[in-house]
Amino acid sequence: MVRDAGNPLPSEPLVDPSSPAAQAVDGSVASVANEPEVLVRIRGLSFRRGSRVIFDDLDLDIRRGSVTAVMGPSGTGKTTLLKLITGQLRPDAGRIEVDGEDVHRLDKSGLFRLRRRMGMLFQSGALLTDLTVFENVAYPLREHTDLRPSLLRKLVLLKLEAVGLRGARDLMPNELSGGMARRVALARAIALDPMMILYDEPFAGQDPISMGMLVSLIRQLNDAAGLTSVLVSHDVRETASIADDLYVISEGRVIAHGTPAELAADPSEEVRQFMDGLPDGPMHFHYPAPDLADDLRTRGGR
Ligand SMILES: Nc1ncnc2c1ncn2[C@@H]1O[C@H](COP(=O)(O)OP(=O)(O)OP(=O)(O)O)[C@@H](O)[C@H]1O
Repeated sequence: MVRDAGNPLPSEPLVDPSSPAAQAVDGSVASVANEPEVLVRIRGLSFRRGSRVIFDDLDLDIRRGSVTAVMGPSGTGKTTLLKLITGQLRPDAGRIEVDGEDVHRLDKSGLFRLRRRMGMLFQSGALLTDLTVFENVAYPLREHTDLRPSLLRKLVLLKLEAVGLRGARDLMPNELSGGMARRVALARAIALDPMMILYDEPFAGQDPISMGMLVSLIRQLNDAAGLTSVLVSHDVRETASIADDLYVISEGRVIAHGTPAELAADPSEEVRQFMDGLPDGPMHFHYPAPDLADDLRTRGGR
């Protein structure tokens, strides 16, 4: 029987006490006390896909230790933003600094080292289907460290305990519910004790109970392990319930930024349309297209 995550946090520390994350929690290391408050600083970011402008001179800060949510209409570039932060995409202009490092000026090994410190839970982050839950979580540790087996086992069990699935270690991915699979992916994402974790639509396709569990898990992991979390989601209510800062982006720019309470009180039409999920308003439903009448008159082509 699989133990459920009523209170998914273990009493033992989630992180290696010598890791930066542990030091940040403890606060005992002088350099940690001097760390700037902003972990991710984005300035003047511009990015196009072909002729389509995705970002146009965008500025955005992610505070160290915060859960920061990036929201906005579908196709507005939220996943793209995560890929730019992790160096999977290169901006056309502007600068992205993560923990003081200019992501797009790093050489290959610098980028590799930085990426190891960023856990990612992308929508497509499927588990390896022919490996058990335990081996899925052990995978990054085996790939990136040469820990002795007894320590590796302890770390994997602590990560699984953190997501309430220590008892499910021997199950195969096809024996898990969707919510459990997502929690295993989360345990895998924190396996290397990242400083930051990026979530792309972590609640997509979840039933309300799994969703509630994931929502509180994201907040608890963030606080217990001294993480910084960046959360891209369409689920306004759930996201607002755990976020410290919310950014709403639309048509290449930040249209609103503040705490959930500030945005809940923001009277601007764009913010209200998004926060209240209204179908009509200043934000566009249509992907940019030529005039419909012109398009229908055109012969041939697509
Ligand atoms: N590989 C790609 N090649 C060309 N265009 C792309 C590619 N990936 C995304 N796009 C385009 O970039 C824009 C932003 O996509 P992105 O996936 O970042 O949006 P999003 O805000 O995350 O959307 P959603 O909320 O629906 O997941 C979209 O117009 C999309 O069509």
